[in-house]
Amino acid sequence: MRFARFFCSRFSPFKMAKYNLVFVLGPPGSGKGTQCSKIVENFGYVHLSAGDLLRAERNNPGSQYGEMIEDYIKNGLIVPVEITCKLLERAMKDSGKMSFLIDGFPRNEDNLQGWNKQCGEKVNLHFVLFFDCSLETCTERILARGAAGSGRVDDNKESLKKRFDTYMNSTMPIISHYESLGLVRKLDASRSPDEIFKDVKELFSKIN
Ligand SMILES: Nc1ncnc2c1ncn2[C@@H]1O[C@H](COP(=O)(O)OP(=O)(O)O)[C@@H](O)[C@H]1O
Ligand SMILES: Nc1ccn([C@H]2C[C@H](O)[C@@H](COP(=O)(O)OP(=O)(O)O)O2)c(=O)n1
Ligand SMILES: [Mg+2]
Repeated sequence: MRFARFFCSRFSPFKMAKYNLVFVLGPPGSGKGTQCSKIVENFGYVHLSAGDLLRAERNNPGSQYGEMIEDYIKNGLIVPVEITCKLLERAMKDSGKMSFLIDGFPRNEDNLQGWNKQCGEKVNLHFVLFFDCSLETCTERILARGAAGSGRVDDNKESLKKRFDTYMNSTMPIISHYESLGLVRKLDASRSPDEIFKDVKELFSKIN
């Protein structure tokens, strides 16, 4: 019986299993990556950071998008969704898994529309985890990360100002959109990683 249910949910042409998803948003430096690592350790999700996937694509010598991605990232701008969505979809497929944390996406209206069009039907979005943190605190964290040798072309004052502008003007409206759908779980991300994770844990324990 269990096998039959598994077989039908996986392979039946009539009922395709959907990916389980949590979007993770918050300003640069709010701790998205840090908390995602803890969620992976404790709850077995696959962590897909849109920024990490774009940086890997930029470093791929065979990519036709390398220079373009570098330009967008340095200027704190959001890469067109066709590229990001393709990278996310490929990573989801290649993982062979069904539950994902999608970190740093969707970050603007183009991301949201493109995702809904291309992947909306294939996923079950549990909620949007929103790490709320003042830009002052985020600035301190990002500049410390740059000084400690992150090697990122955008962990500097000039790029960071542009990233914050993009966050305020383009990402906040996406968070408001999900808020109006009752899907946002907002946490105070100015606390220590362990304190934040206590709340994160509670949210993930309630899934399923
Ligand atoms: N709660 C926290 N308190 C202090 N520093 C943090 C916290 N969470 C993350 N950091 C540090 O701040 C920097 C940015 O964290 P990161 O997880 O990469 O954030 P994001 O992915 O949102 O940019 C990293 O150097 C990280 O070690
Ligand atoms: N959906 C996304 C996510 C990131 N990017 C680009 C533009 C962002 O400024 C950079 C870095 O994103 P990343 O999520 O790694 O940065 P933070 O974790 O917020 O510090 O990547 C994008 O174009 N589209
Ligand atoms: Mg990150």
